Amino acid sequence: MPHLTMEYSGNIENEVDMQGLCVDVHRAILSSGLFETGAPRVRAFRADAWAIADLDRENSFIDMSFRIGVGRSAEERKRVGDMIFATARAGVHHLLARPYFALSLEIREIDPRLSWKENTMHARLRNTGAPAA
Ligand SMILES: O=C(O)C/C(=C\C=C(/O)C(=O)O)C(=O)O
Repeated sequence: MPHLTMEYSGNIENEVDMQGLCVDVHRAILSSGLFETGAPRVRAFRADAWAIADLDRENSFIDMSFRIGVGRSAEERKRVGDMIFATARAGVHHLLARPYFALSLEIREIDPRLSWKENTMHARLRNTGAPAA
C-alpha cells in the first residue's frame, strides 16, 4: 500500500480541515497515474506534545511521510511528491502566510523482501475501473 501519513501539532487542529486535506492528497496521489485505485491509504495523526524551533507556542507543523513500493523512477517519485506537496500547500496557505509554520514531505521506498500485504479492495476495484470518490 502507498501510505501517506501526516503528523501535525495539535495547535492547528481548528485551523486546518485535516479530513479534507486527506481527501485532497488522496486525489493527488491517484491523479499521478502511478497507483491503483485500491492502493492509497492517507491518514492524519495529531501530536499532543511538541517542541518546535524557538518554542513559541504558536509554532506548528505538518510532516508528511509517503511510503511506496519500489519500481517507480526518480522522476516519477519526484512528480508525485511535487503534486502532493502542492496540494498540501494549497490546503494550508493561510498558515504558510504566517512565520510560525513548517510543512514537510519525505518519500521512502518499501523493501519488498520485508513487506507483507493482503488487500481485498483490488479485486473489487480493478474490474470496475472505479475512479476515486
Ligand atoms: O508495493 C507496495 O507495498 C506499495 C504499493 C502498492 C500496494 C498495494 O496495492 C497493496 O498493498 O495492495 C505501491 O503501489 O507503491
